Amino acid sequence: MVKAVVLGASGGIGQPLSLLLKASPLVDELSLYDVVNTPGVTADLSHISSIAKITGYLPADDGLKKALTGADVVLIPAGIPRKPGMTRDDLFKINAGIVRDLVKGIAEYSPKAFILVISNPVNSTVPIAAEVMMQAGKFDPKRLFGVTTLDVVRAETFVQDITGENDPSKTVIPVIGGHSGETIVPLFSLAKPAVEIPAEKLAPLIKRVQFGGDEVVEAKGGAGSATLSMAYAGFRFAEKVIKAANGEKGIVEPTFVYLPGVTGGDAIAKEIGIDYFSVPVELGPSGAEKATNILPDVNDEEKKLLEACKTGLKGSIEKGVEFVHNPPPK
Ligand SMILES: NC(=O)C1=CN([C@@H]2O[C@H](COP(=O)(O)OP(=O)(O)OC[C@H]3O[C@@H](n4cnc5c(N)ncnc54)[C@H](O)[C@@H]3O)[C@@H](O)[C@H]2O)C=CC1
Ligand SMILES: O=C([O-])CC(=O)C(=O)O
Repeated sequence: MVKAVVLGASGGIGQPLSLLLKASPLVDELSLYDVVNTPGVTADLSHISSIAKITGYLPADDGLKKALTGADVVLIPAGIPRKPGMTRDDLFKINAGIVRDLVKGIAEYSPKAFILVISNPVNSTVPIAAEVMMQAGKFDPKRLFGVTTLDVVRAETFVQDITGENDPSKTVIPVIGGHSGETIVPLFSLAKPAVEIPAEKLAPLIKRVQFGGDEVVEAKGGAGSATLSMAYAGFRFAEKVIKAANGEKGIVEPTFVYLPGVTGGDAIAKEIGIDYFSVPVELGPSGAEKATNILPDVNDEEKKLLEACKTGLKGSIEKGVEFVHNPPPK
């Protein structure tokens, strides 16, 4: 029996993500939570003739507690999205507190659940979630994931323009680092099967993956950021977490984790001098079972990308940790 919960379920990501979860045969129970509109979204999805039993809650009457109790997987797309001209870090002021408070609820009502953080800035919200769980004495690093799957999905899609591959999802491209601009490091040299990318096309391709989010923000012209592709990516990652928890072997996916707490991750953290980083992680019944160190395999150009990534990432992580320990006055 798998219970999935979406916090922020009425939003641009929350609704299509909830739809995909409702339709999935892997989900037996689905609980939706948001500060607005959950009754309507829940009523609508409840007419779908899939197996998942659905419930929806608002904050009143212990809604968060009711949504989270018994949860196996909690996805968090709650928070405001970007508008043109904003960086993901501009969302910190509002989203940091939203994620902190929701994770406090998880620590209390479903501390053993897998936590999948989508809310931006992921580079800070994941450290916030970790610190909240640590303060509650409930932190299990294997169960906390920053969802960076959209970067992987974009890399697969954009490289297809060059390779012409029929099914883009057949090419596995590791994307490591963080989830914003230059902290996103796609490793096309390690694609499997190998891809031939003409030299003049490589830099624009890397840039497009790094700034794919901006492409959507600009196109939506003030109406938000990626929602449908993010719902696809979030569902794809959640499905892998659930399948691995059910015992399926050999599932590896990049995700932003607290490296010192994952087998094999400590050595990577020491090598890069950063504790939170997205690397390909083998998933299993206990969550993030093993971090893969692909750093020795990256080429010289990719090493330069990694240096830029580290510089940007460090500050965002520290900002998240600091927010939990010294919250700004209200
Ligand atoms: N990790 C990733 O790759 C991506 C992350 N995102 C991020 O996901 C977040 C959500 O984006 P959208 O769905 O487009 O935004 P949205 O504004 O359409 O939806 C957000 C939802 O969160 C709800 N919410 C706000 N405060 C809440 C609280 N305290 N508890 C529960 N729900 C709450 C709102 O009522 C709203 O329904 C943004 O921070 C965005 O930047 C977006 C795309 C990709
Ligand atoms: O760009 C944004 O703000 C939303 C996001 O994280 C993405 O699309 O990758």
